[in-house]
Formats: sequence, C-alpha cells, structure tokens
Amino acid sequence: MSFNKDLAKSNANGSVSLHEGENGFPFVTLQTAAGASAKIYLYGAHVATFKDSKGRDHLFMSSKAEFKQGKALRGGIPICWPQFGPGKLPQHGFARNSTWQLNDTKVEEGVTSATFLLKDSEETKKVFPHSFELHYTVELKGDEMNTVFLVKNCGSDAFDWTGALHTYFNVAAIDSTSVKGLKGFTYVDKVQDAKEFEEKGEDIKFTSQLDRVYLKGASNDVHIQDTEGTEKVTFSSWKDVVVWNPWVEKAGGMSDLGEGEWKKYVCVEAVQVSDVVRLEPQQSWSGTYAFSKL
Ligand SMILES: O=P(O)(O)OC[C@H]1O[C@@H](O)[C@H](O)[C@@H](O)[C@@H]1O
Repeated sequence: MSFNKDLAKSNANGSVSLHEGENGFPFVTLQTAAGASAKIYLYGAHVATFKDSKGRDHLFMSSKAEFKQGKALRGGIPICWPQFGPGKLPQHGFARNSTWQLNDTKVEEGVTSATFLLKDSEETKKVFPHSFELHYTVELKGDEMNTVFLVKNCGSDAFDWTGALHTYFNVAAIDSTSVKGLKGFTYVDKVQDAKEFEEKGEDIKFTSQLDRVYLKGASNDVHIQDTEGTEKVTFSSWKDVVVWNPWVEKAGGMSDLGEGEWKKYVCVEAVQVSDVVRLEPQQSWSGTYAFSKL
C-alpha cells in the first residue's frame, strides 16, 4: 500500500503524517499544535488512539490486537458496515477488515483531519453486490474527536445497510463506571434472549456481561463516568446506542484481548440497526459522532 505523499501536511496548526506500523500496516497520525493526536490505520480506517492535549488517552486498544488481513483490530473504533452484528455477511460486515484509502487531509486553525475512502471492489461485490462509497472523516477539534461517516449508493439499484462505529473507551475500572443519559429508552438485551426492556435507571452500571441496543438512544448525549472523569459522547443521524462489556467469562474466549483487559474498557457505540437504512441510487446518508472529556 503506498500513500499519496501529497496528503502529508505540516504547518503552524499541526500535521498529518504517514507511517508504516505493525506487520507493515500503514497508519496516519494527526497532531494539533496544542498537543492532541490520533493514530488511524488504513486497515478498517481504524482509529487506534486519540490523546487530548492533556495527554489523556480516550480509547482502549487491546495489547493483543492482531494485525492480520481478514481479522478486525480489537479496540479503538472498528467500523461495522454494511451489517451490524451477525447475519448473512460475517459478523459486523467487511468494512473493518478492508483496506481503505487516505483521500483528503486538512491542517487548519481549529481542525486537523483525515478523510478515508472505501469503494466497492470485486471482493466486496462477491458478498454485497452493490456499488457504494464510504467516506469517513476523523477530525481533531481542540480536545474533541469528531467523526463524519457518509454512505453513498453509486449504483443503479437500491440497497439496505446497518452499521456502527464500535468505540472502545478507556475506563479506570469497569466496576466503578456508569453510563448516563439513556433513562427512559427501550433496549434490546442481547444477554437476555433479545428481550426488550425500558431503562429505568439514571446510571447503567456493570456487574456482569452487558450487551444492549438502546433504541433511538442516540437522540441524547451519553456520558461515561469513571473515577477519573467523564467522557461526553454525542451523535447525529445515528439512531441507536450499543453499550457493551464482555465481563470475565466472555472475555476469556477472546484470544485478541489481553489478560484482565475487559476491566479497562466500555463500548458505547453509534449504531444504525433498529431501522435498516435503504439508499436509493445516488442517495447518501451521513452521521456524526463526537467525544471529548468534560
Ligand atoms: O467480537 P466482535 O465481532 O468484534 O464483536 C464484539 C461485540 O460487538 C458488540 O457490538 C455486540 O453487541 C456484541 O454482541 C459483540 O460481542
């Protein structure tokens, strides 16, 4: 994989630089003059780290993440598309296991960003016979990470998709973490036979495996509070929020997660699954998802 070197930039506002990483997996580094930074692999357009100007690392990355074609990276922000969860395609679709192109970069006052592009290929057509473009922009705006995810139908037939930005947030300890902002929303509980319940509490707490799809929950800001502070997560267009931690038993079966690392993260995901998105020819859908410390 060779980068378009013209997309590397550096000026008084920050920089975008291009590197070779583990097993030759290329990655992009965004850096702001104030000291925030991010590392994003072309494989999966996978954001692996986001550090703010105070040096706080917002994202969890597994110490055993496998840099191997066909395998999703564990941690950071995997992109699930065109299918969220299990179904006709492999779990969570193919976007997280595909190599994207770096398509555009910006280093300006107030924003340093990179845009990644994935288009249909012979490979994707075997499992998803449609013409599409995915444009994914990752922006550092001060101490906030903002993402813009755009899906375009470039073909002559309509297609349907579901998807997610499956973010793994660092927490000091999962058993003293609360997720707030989802009171009153209906959720599908994947650890209770996908039965539906209404969230009654202000705080979602973790005492065992928790795997829930909060339906239309993305209409609220969600806060993740641990002993070290609060992460604020905001959404537009994305409808649903998945909250997930595997806890000890399920984590034991995940070969790409280090010993005890399940205690160090919670996934709070921007998801589109309760309503399948149908895109007619030439139609687009876009959603934003952002997070920062309060
Ligand atoms: O191991 P994967 O394929 O990355 O999936 C991780 C988890 O992703 C979550 O979004 C699902 O709700 C969980 O059920 C699933 O276990």
